[in-house]
Amino acid sequence: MEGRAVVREAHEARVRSARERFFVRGDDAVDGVASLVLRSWSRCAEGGIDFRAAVDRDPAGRAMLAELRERSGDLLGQAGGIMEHVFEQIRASGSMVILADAEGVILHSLGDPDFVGRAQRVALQPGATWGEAVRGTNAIGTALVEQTPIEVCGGEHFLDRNGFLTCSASPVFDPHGRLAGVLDISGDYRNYQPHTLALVRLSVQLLEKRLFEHRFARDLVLAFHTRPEYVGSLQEGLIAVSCDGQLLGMNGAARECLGGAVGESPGRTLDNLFRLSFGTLLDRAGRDPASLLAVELRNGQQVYMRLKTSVPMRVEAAPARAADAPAARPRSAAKPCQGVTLDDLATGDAQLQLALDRGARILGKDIPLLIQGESGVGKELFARAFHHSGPRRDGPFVALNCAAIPENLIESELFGYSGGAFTGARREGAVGKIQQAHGGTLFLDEIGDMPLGMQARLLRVLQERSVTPVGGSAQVAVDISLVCATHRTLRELVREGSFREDLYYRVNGLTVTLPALRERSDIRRIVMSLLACEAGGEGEREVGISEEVMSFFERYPWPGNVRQLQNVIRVAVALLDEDEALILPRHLPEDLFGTDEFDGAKGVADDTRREASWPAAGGHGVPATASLDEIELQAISQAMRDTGGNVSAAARRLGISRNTLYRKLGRMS
Ligand SMILES: Nc1ncnc2c1ncn2[C@@H]1O[C@H](COP(=O)(O)OP(=O)(O)OP(=O)(O)O)[C@@H](O)[C@H]1O
Repeated sequence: MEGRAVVREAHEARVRSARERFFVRGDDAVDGVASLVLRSWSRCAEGGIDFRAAVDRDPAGRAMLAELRERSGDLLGQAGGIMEHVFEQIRASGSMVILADAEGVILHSLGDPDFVGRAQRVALQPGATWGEAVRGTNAIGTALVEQTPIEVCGGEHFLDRNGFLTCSASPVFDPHGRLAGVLDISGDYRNYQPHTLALVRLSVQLLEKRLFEHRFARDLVLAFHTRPEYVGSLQEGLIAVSCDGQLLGMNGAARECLGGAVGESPGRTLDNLFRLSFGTLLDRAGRDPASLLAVELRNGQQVYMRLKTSVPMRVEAAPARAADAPAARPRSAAKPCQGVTLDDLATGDAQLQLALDRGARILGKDIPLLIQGESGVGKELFARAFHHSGPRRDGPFVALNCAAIPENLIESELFGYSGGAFTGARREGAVGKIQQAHGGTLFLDEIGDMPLGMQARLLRVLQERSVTPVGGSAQVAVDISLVCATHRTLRELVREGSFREDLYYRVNGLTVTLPALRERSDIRRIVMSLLACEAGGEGEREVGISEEVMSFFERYPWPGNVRQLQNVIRVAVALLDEDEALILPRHLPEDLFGTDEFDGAKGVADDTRREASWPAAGGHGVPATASLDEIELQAISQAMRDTGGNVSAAARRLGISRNTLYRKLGRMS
């Protein structure tokens, strides 16, 4: 501790003497401060900044700040969690974590209350500009000018009044190599920590990686490094390419490794960078996605590479062959991943196709979409696909499940709140979901569960297209596309008085109803698509499914719909031994269908296709001569029809356990 004080004093003395020579004697070739700092002092002096200046420009007004935040929406969206994490590391050290935009305007900050008060006296707060031309040498502004990480301690700040600060900042570049902003940690100079700049640099690397992954979530991403152990680390180079090999973007590490000669100008392809064709790369990566490929750069240097993609690299049952590069190309339809589109969801069912076609017709039109369907049918996936298919695809998709959060939190979640709006509120306030969705899509799941009071406020937002955060007075304009979902019938809720009629007409510009899985005719294709996803995580193992299991899947009533089927497949894949590649009845979860029962059912598996709706077993009551089995069949069919295929409810009605009912259903099919 003492040693650190000695070092600080020596630094202070050096800087004091350098200031004296620079500011008082006008000597511009002083030693004692880093050349970056001296360069900045010279710029500031030439720009006419007075180092004794005491007056701060006013921070940007609220509306202005909201607009700037909106412009840096991606940056803020990705930085929020990282800043909170960094703040946790430095909590109680009398510091602040600050995010500023590319002009040096502070967009967001998190700080220790003790220090925040002092920082505000020098306008180190959201809305204030810390560009070098305004506030002289400081870490935020100078990091932006020099485009490099920098530490500015005590008297190295150009303005006398900022001499109590120590600040470490690093510029943040977007996935196209453009300056997006700057991350900074500022604190009291007396608490200077030599590791702070390293923490800032690491955080910025993580932030840039997140920005990159977010921007190219739907594309192919190549991760590489000259050293194999660095692939997968924060230092890895990342290149995004389209499905036909065009360069879309690269991160700083990739740029550095590839040298200045390469850019992602239109028409540039991977072949311009590496000594291997895009097709060969896909083929090799498709054959062995888990391992690293040794690839040569055009300059002959060797790098190690892995293809990272959210879309699977292989066709479900067909082995990828070396000579057949197109077979290894990613199939966008296979995985219900982030970038899924309406076209990807078309797997052949007529009722679903109707919903997809209707949804596609209103893309880009200002018409709210209401998605109806049982739980687990894929309403949220449909909403995401709708978002990714339309002109807002590059904007945010923000989801809120109205049934999953406590009623008293819905308001602040949706509308946000201003600083100190209520007990427990964060000092700096929070941006609500509606504002977060600006420029993109707001998905309100289980809208039928929204409390009436909230419905009135939501209606106002939809009518006025602006939102007022809780505790705030300023309105913030919002431009959102609204998609709502419900497993209940909203019209009935209106009739019961629990859903506002005016809001009902606002949210259901177009209603689409997604079919329950038991009603769908494309179960085979869904199974194969889910299998490709689930087995994809298991390395490059080719996993198939036995006909016995498949035909059972086709007849099973799936009360939990696609979600249940997905879980069953996930469990089955997990239960496969290492040398097994075929899902058999014994891999199915026991509660779904025990092996004995399955054997009982398979006699009818091949020739009896279960009808979409439950048969009325004759439809005229139980015949006088009915056997016990027929009576049972009649009772079960009736219960299943009455409960819309809900096994739990039907079991309750019949007075038997769910497992017993599943067993009996299996025998019946
Ligand atoms: N066509 C599909 N292909 C692959 N997976 C699907 C498909 N449809 C749905 N899923 C998967 O099934 C699960 C349930 O889907 P989702 O959450 O969209 O349903 P939901 O109707 O919104 O459910 P809830 O009403 O309970 O919120 C998700 O994991 C989703 O990825």
